[in-house]
Amino acid sequence: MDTLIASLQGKLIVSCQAYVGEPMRHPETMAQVALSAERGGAAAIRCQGLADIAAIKGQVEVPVIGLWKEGHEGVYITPTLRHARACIAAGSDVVAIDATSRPRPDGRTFAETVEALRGETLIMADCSCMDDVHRALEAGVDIVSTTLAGYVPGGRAKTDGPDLEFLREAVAVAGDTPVFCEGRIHTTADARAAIDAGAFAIVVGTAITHPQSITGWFAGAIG
Ligand SMILES: CC(=O)N[C@H](C=O)[C@@H](O)[C@H](O)[C@H](O)COP(=O)(O)O
Repeated sequence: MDTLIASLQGKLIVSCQAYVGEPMRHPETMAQVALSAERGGAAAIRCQGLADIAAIKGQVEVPVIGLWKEGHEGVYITPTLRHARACIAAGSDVVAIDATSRPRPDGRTFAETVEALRGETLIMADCSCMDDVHRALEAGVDIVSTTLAGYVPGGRAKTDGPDLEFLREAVAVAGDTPVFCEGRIHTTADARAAIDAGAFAIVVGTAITHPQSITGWFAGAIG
């Protein structure tokens, strides 16, 4: 296993993302958030967009998992080979890519995209279901992640917290390939449960770095 990935075993990765139109959507802001997460103990940062990747890479010492989201439907997480290479050029140590079988804008399959990138970067496969996990393992990715569970129409139901059942199933087939748990880890108990269910590492975004959502949770609890 790559030493960078080995360094993440049992650790917390923090996803620092602000969405289109949000007040915090600025690379400098995201770099400040990422640096705060690093000081709090994040072993790596996951982030979106070329400007954010570059700004964060310039601030933190820990590895950066980069992705480039384009669009909202179909394959939007690093949808093409060009997007992946741009993430590498921006400074990503690992590139996260949608591992579903849905059509991609450049016509390449997931496996063809992974093959083209071999030797250029480490690849994290964002999976939505077990078919994706099998596809990712066959393609020879470096990391499998539960990122897209609950977000693909007609796919797995969206669980309230992390999809631990999916995580367990993925861990059971992944062999030596690390499986990250990502998506809806909202509490420290969720984090512990994901590690106990076999996650190699966990990725937490919203609950740490998205104050708009967190404020909404609190406001909703008393409103
Ligand atoms: C589905 C999708 O597009 N997920 C994105 C992937 O990068 C992000 O919007 C999430 O914030 C990230 O996966 C972390 O998850 P959570 O914010 O639930 O801790």
